[in-house]
Amino acid sequence: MVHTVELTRTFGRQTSAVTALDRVSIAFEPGRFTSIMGPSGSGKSTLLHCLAGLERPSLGSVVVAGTDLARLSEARLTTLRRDRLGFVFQAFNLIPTLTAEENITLSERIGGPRIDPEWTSHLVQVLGLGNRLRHRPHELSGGQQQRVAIARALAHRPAVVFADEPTGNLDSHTGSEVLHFLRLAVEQFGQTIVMVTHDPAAAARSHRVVFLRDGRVEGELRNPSAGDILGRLATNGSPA
Ligand SMILES: Nc1ncnc2c1ncn2[C@@H]1O[C@H](COP(=O)(O)OP(=O)(O)OP(=O)(O)O)[C@@H](O)[C@H]1O
Repeated sequence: MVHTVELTRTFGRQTSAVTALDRVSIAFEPGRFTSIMGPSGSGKSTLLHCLAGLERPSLGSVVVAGTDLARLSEARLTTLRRDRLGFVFQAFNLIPTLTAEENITLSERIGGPRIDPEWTSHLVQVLGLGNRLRHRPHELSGGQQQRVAIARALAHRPAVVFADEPTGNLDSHTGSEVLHFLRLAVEQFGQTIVMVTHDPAAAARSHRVVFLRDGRVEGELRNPSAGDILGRLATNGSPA
């Protein structure tokens, strides 16, 4: 579904060059929830941005749903992001002038494929947003806004959802609820999710945790507890 081959991303030139990702080859399994962790500056955001076609590799490749992103023009990349990918951000990133319902169907509104109304009704019901659909983002709590963002990310049945610190702006109870829904999307709808997080409790909700250090994959844990993750971070470097 999503994999990289010798993915390398450098910033700057010559003496001031920084290698944010250093020959990373990794596959993200379909229908699985994977977290990416690692110290500050280890390359997590750069990896997520390369996987999502927001950043171009310097060397190597990123393949999403059978397409090598490096071969796509900017216009085709934008279309692929709209039609095949879903995003959940720390800052929710809802459009403030649109209602929750309009935000959920955003990809269709900006020219993407038709969204199945039965599917969105189901999502709205599962996410408990039924009586919030006519509200604008500023009329919603943080948790409600993130649930709208999750519905928006799932509405067009993307090949993969990328989540960037999705609980970073939420208290632990609300954050836990949001993680519950992400996990549910994987368990019930077979969604593939890749999430960057600093939070061991959040990463423990995923099937697999991949650890980065200095732009390289340093190891991984399968179905770890938060304690396993903390232990790993304590041995190999503090969480950022
Ligand atoms: N646009 C850029 N220009 C120059 N250097 C950059 C740029 N983006 C990232 N870097 C550098 O690449 C390295 C990896 O950064 P990245 O943001 O991917 O790390 P991260 O693990 O996400 O860090 P954090 O947890 O602090 O968000 C860092 O050394 C960073 O300074």
